[in-house]
Amino acid sequence: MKDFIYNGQPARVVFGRGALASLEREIDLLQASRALVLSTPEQQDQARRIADLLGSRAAGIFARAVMHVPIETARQARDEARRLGADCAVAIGGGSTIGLGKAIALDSGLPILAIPTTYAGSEMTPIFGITEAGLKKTGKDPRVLPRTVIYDPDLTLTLPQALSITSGMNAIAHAAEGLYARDGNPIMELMAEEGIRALARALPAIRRDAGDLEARSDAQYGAWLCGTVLGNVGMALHHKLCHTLGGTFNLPHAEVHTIILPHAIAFNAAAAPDAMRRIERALDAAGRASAAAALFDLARDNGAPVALKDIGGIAEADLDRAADLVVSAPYWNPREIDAAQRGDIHRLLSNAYHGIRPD
Ligand SMILES: NC(=O)C1=CN([C@@H]2O[C@H](COP(=O)(O)OP(=O)(O)OC[C@H]3O[C@@H](n4cnc5c(N)ncnc54)[C@H](O)[C@@H]3O)[C@@H](O)[C@H]2O)C=CC1
Ligand SMILES: O=C(O)/C=C\C(=O)CC(=O)O
Repeated sequence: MKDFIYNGQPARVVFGRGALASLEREIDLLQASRALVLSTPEQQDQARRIADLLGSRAAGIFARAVMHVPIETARQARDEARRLGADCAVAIGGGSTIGLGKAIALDSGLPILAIPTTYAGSEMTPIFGITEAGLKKTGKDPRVLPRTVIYDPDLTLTLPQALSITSGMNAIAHAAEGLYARDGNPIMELMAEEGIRALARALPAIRRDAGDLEARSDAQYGAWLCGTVLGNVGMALHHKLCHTLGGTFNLPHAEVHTIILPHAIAFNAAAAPDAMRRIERALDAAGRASAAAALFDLARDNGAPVALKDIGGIAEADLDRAADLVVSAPYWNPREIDAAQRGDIHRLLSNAYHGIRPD
């Protein structure tokens, strides 16, 4: 057993079908009485339902969250929170809405109660991202970690099937990289392996029937575990590639994670054999397929995109720039990344562009 530091991060989790019914009690436990409810425009009906449940404890609704938290939206939401005298933010939605809550908390220290409806995992992390002048900056601050998280699988039934699969792969990516993190520890490894296992079980069932509540519940459980891993240990090449492609070419977050993951894992396989064994075990692929190939199959067999060329927004010629950006400011990675690796990174991107299954 290697030496490690485990730094538990406080968050109260209420999990299960019908968990939303505990909302009032949870707001009381936060000693809040004027909640600002946040959502995207697409989820404003759900935001209204939350405000109705809160009754006099709802100060207002701000239903303008968008992907990657543009600074202008963050400023409007912060102004609205001040104007209404809000004493907490209730974020119902995916990473975009929870990210907006984090932008408010960063400025004001308001506690966040998160009600996640995708599998991206932001609700379990102290990581925030804000986009200014086309550049997304991320950072860590304990003030933005949601204080309470309500996971109610009923609320994920409306998550479109395609996004359910890619969002699940986004969650798996956090766990896969957590398994070879430089600052990893045995507790996170347990969570990562179990998170991958739960999602690998859930995604084919959701693909068969988007209304399968048992599978929706499994997927949220997996997302919780994988999000916890993201919030506790450092991410590596895969997340660097996705942040570069998402930030520079504005590609859709969950799809990019889905397409890149098998290739990043193949790139790191020889440098992280224990992580590969755990991923293969969690995917029930041991002795049958490599971790990278099994991740590719999980995405492809459940109808997710596996080629960058199929999602648009990036041309093959753009891969040169992406490879330059990745090697010029790499994240720590189990296989060292420097200028000498540029050719291999370009090859990785080219394989992802064409959707070639890694062996
Ligand atoms: N700070 C962190 O720790 C993390 C941040 N993120 C950030 O979150 C963003 C992506 O978040 P995602 O959750 O992938 O997508 P999202 O929050 O952008 O949601 C995508 C779309 O799906 C809709 N949607 C979500 N749940 C739904 C439901 N149950 N029913 C119907 N529609 C629903 C949303 O309203 C939106 O239109 C990116 O900006 C990413 O960088 C993602 C993971 C972790
Ligand atoms: O970019 C952010 O907002 C912060 C982290 C993530 O998006 C994690 C991820 O790539 O899924």
